[in-house]
Amino acid sequence: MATRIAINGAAGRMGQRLVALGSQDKSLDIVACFEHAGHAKFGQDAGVVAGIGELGVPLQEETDAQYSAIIDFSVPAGAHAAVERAVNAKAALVMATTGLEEEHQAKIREAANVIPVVWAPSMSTTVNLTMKLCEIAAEALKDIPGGADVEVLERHHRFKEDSPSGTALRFGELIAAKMGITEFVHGREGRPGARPHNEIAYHAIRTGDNPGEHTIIFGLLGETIEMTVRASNRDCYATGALQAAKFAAGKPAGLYNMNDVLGL
Ligand SMILES: NC(=O)c1ccc[n+]([C@@H]2O[C@H](COP(=O)([O-])OP(=O)(O)OC[C@H]3O[C@@H](n4cnc5c(N)ncnc54)[C@H](O)[C@@H]3O)[C@@H](O)[C@H]2O)c1
Ligand SMILES: O=C(O)C1=N[C@H](C(=O)O)CCC1
Repeated sequence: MATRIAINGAAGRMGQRLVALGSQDKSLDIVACFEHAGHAKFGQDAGVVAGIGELGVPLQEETDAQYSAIIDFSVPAGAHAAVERAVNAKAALVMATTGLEEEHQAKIREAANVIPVVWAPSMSTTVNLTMKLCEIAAEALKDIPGGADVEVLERHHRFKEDSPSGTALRFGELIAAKMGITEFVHGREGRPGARPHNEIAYHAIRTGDNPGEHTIIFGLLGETIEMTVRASNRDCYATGALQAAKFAAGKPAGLYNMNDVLGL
């Protein structure tokens, strides 16, 4: 039987790709498409808004439809609403929104006591694989003579509201945990002095319509290793999130990540 899903932020850049790809997947049934009532296309058919023709599901704030998973790609207030919707519906939650404040993050952790939650800053297979590769590099380089300097560069479209990306922050956290790094900086200016090793620096670039690109640099004295992972469109995130919804629907309550979904 098809997994019945709801999409939160359904008229957004990601929401539209979820509607388009989810509607093609025979193992899924999109039964609700939530949007902010102030959105210019609120009330219109979600399929028409996504450019795939009539889906029979309007952009709405409330539904009587039963669903077993809700996928959220929205904004912090929308993510908060998605947590409440998931808990009230006893449905699984796939949380993809980034740039959440600590209070929103605490709500997600609390929800995971009662429903299954997949929470990841990137639903992309190659990004999550690159995180694994960076952990291997960090472990191997943590005690290298002369030290290894870690910098995380990310590029995204001009419309992105949070910075640095949630993915960049996760790369930093994972590497820091392996290397015992405790300091984080965002760009540099003026005369900060020689670079300490106990630091990871983030650099956020915003241009055009870039759907997402991360480069992680491990700079040694005499040699450098860089890992780059790059999306050419948003479908890698949407397919990962749809896979996560299928994975999580009906699972025991708890906090899961994309490694669980992808078996990495
Ligand atoms: N985890 C991942 O793989 C991944 C990938 C891409 C984007 N993202 C994140 O997803 C989020 C959305 O990205 P986007 O590019 O689609 O943004 P977007 O601005 O195009 O879409 C967000 C949508 O949420 C809607 N919204 C606002 N308030 C809402 C509410 N209360 N309830 C329901 N919907 C509401 C907006 O009207 C908009 O349509 C961002 O935080 C982004 O960083 C995560
Ligand atoms: O387009 C965005 O916004 C993206 N946000 C995520 C992040 O902040 O890590 C993932 C990539 C796309």
